[in-house]
Amino acid sequence: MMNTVFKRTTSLASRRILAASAQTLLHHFHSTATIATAARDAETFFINRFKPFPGFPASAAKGFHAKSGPLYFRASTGVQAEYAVEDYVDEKGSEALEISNLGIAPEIVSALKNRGITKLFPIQRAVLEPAMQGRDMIGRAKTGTGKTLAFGIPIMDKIIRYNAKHGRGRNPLCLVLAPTRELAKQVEKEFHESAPNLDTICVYGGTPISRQMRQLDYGVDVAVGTPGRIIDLLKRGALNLSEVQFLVLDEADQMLQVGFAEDVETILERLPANRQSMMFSATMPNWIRSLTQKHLKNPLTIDLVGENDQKLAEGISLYSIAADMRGKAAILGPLITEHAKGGKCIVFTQTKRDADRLAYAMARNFKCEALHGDISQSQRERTLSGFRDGHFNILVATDVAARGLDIPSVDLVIHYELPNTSETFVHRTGRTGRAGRKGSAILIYTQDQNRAVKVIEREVGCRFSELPRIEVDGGSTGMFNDIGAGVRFGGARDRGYGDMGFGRSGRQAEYGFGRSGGNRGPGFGRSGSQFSDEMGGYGGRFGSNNRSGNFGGSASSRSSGFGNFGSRRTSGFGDFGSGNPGGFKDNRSGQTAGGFGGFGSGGFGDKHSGQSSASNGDSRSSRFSRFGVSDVDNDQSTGRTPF
Ligand SMILES: Nc1ncnc2c1ncn2[C@@H]1O[C@H](COP(=O)(O)OP(=O)(O)OP(=O)(O)O)[C@@H](O)[C@H]1O
Repeated sequence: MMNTVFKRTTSLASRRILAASAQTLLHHFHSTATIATAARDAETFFINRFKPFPGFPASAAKGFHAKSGPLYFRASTGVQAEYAVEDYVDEKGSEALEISNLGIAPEIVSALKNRGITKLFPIQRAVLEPAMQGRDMIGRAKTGTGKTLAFGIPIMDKIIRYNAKHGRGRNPLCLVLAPTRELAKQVEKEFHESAPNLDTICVYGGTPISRQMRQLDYGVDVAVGTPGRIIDLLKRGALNLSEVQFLVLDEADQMLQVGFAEDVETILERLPANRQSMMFSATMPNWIRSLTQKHLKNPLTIDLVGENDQKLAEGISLYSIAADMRGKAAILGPLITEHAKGGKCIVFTQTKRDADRLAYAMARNFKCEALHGDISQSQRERTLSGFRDGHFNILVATDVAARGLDIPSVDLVIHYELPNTSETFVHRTGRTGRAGRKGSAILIYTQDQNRAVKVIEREVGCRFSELPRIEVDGGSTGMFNDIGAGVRFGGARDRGYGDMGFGRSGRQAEYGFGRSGGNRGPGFGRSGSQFSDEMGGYGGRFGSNNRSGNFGGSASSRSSGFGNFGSRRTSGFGDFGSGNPGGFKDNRSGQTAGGFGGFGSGGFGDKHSGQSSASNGDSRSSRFSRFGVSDVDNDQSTGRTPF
């Protein structure tokens, strides 16, 4: 595998030394092929920066290459790579990054300029040339550093040139796959706004397929979508992928995870073998490397993150705070008031229920909405645009919002529950501090999650500043007194629902939530189906205890009792502490649903069976448990979503 890794140097002096040596080597190699071997060891390569890539007009290429030159990168066999935007700009001056100097199609240059984008970000600059050369690649750069345009600009440029030469066709030339509807929409918007003359379409579930079919019929250049709807359209013969020249897997590590991978492969089988494929993410766990071999030809790896360095975007301040299970909800208010300072805040929960409950409760004191996969698509869209536009400033979301979403001015991210994996931590946290902005993230953890916090620190290369504990006992700390900390569920605190509050991350067994079937009587146990999808793999090391083993069990036992209470905001928390043991109804289904037994019982759900399967059992899951359910958007299936 061709493997190019860029390294940030630690000081100006060392950068210069490295630049000089890189230049010498590049000089040595520049008359050879596009990529030249630069070391004895098999996997050390340099990009030859002096060879114009096909498709660029000679004059543009000249301008481009005259100004590019070595980029103060050092290639190496395997290591760290990152540089800050400022380093790059300082070293090179801004000229080499001026989009108008790079020979990019004028309509893209002017559209970007209208959006205030005149200079490339480092990942964009690093990707541009090899992408224009037609290289397959794996790109890793930190969250919010512009990966979308990194693959977008060369693809749009090439399509514009292709259309100019061959005329417009009907079938898409580019396919971008994304894991969530929101992200797919965002990517398509980025394409559309950067090349308004190209025909783009975004296909995803929860919206009428007929409209998408009609639009496809008119002809599109770029199709962006989630796997489920794409497969649906393929099956209906409405989408023809035989002319695709460019494939992108955005959030590639998620797209290649268990569950998603099957759908992705189904789609890839329909693409021409002769295509350019690119995979991007802020996280690329090791398991992905072998997997990419299957889908990429001689790929170039452009890694601006590196293994040993901090994997979060610069500008994000990290905090942690210890809390009791039952006090967690109560400290949210003070944390938000103190750290979001009236700006936007995203609170991440593990389950849709928690998202609903917290949003419901917080709405008493804050402008707040929930976002998760059980909310109708139209409401999801309204919620997100309301948040973007500042109609409310607190979004309580499951991990459906963890990846990719680019919402300006999110000042604070709160991990109300520990994420499943360090990768998820990186993505959630990356909703703030985007495009060079500052932001804060706070991780709330319970005593028994101490170790997990350390694991995150180690794996993400970060360090939390511990915030002083906020005492909630006695109901003095705020708006959640009546839930969480202050709640007494029928007085049954020593067992059953008592200590629950909102907390659901820890130790269900201790709290007496039945998890293995409907045999605990009303109001308890219902493991398996309903939550296997939404929880999908909450078996990770970051979950507290006893999570990594066999979850699930009887998939269908829905005992009566606490149903999906609160899962839509109509449910009302008032009832929550009433001691009424029976039958909080699921307002959506009209059934008395599962109860707390499902909490945390997700396991590694199998999307086909709809059950929590016994174990992950897939090497791709690496050391972490992962979301085991793929069809975030598989409209052909049950419409279940993991988040
Ligand atoms: N060259 C640029 N100059 C200014 N702003 C830019 C530039 N490139 C991208 N941006 C903006 O930066 C923001 C982040 O970009 P983008 O969403 O592509 O990041 P990302 O790396 O894909 O993040 P994530 O890993 O979270 O998906 C967007 O608002 C985008 O419009």
